[in-house]
Amino acid sequence: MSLTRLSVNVNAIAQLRNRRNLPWPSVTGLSAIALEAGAYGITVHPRPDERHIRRTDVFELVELLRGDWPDKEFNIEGYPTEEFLVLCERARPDQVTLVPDDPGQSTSDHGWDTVAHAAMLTDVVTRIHGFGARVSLFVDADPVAAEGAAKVGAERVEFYTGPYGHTFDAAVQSAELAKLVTAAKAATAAGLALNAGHDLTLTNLPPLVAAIPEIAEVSIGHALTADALVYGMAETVRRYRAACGEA
Ligand SMILES: CC(=O)[C@@H](O)[C@H](O)COP(=O)(O)O
Ligand SMILES: NCC(=O)COP(=O)(O)O
Repeated sequence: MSLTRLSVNVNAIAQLRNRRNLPWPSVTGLSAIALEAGAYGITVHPRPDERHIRRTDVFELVELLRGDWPDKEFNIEGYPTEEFLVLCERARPDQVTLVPDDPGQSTSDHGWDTVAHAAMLTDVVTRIHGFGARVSLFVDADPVAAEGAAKVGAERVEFYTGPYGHTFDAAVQSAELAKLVTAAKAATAAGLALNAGHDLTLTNLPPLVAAIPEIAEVSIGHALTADALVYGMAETVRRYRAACGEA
């Protein structure tokens, strides 16, 4: 049985809901189905413009998780503005994943320069630890960035798997996987636990987990939501858990 746990990112469900001033599809309703099907946790990325996850979603998910699923994890991702940190302080997630996104970015597409931002990240990590959450830093497949994450006090890195996940060129995908393996070794040597995410799918997830079995958590949203439109959320979560190698 694999160590790798699945955290379902529900951004895309919120984005579909926001098309109309109506409460469906329900972020908490589909999160509950995912948790019932064995997802280890729920991930959200409340962006400043609330294009998908709203602050209200965050607190409704806190109520669901802490009320009905106390053994499951809540992971909140975002750029550490004061507003974001206050939100996390109030929501008290199990994990905060810091992502170096500008407000206007269409999606996350790079990791932290943990050397250049060491002073700021050290302060933010300390503040997040102050309210009891674990910190994961979103980084590229770069040993230096991973080692820098350990130096600022993070417990984990989340490797940005976009370059691996969104290519359709087998040679490029193989080269990107090799970069992830190298960076994972450096991160593990630095004492970090490993997360991974972005553009992971039922197809590219098994080779990633096979190459880096020590990955503790994958957070998956876009492709998982697309698959849920075909197979339903419960069956989709079961398929992604199997792709993670979970029994
Ligand atoms: C950090 C990351 O890669 C994703 O978790 C992020 O949540 C994607 O954001 P969007 O769902 O807004 O594209
Ligand atoms: N951190 C990655 C995540 O939460 C979801 O990314 P994606 O599967 O929507 O690309």
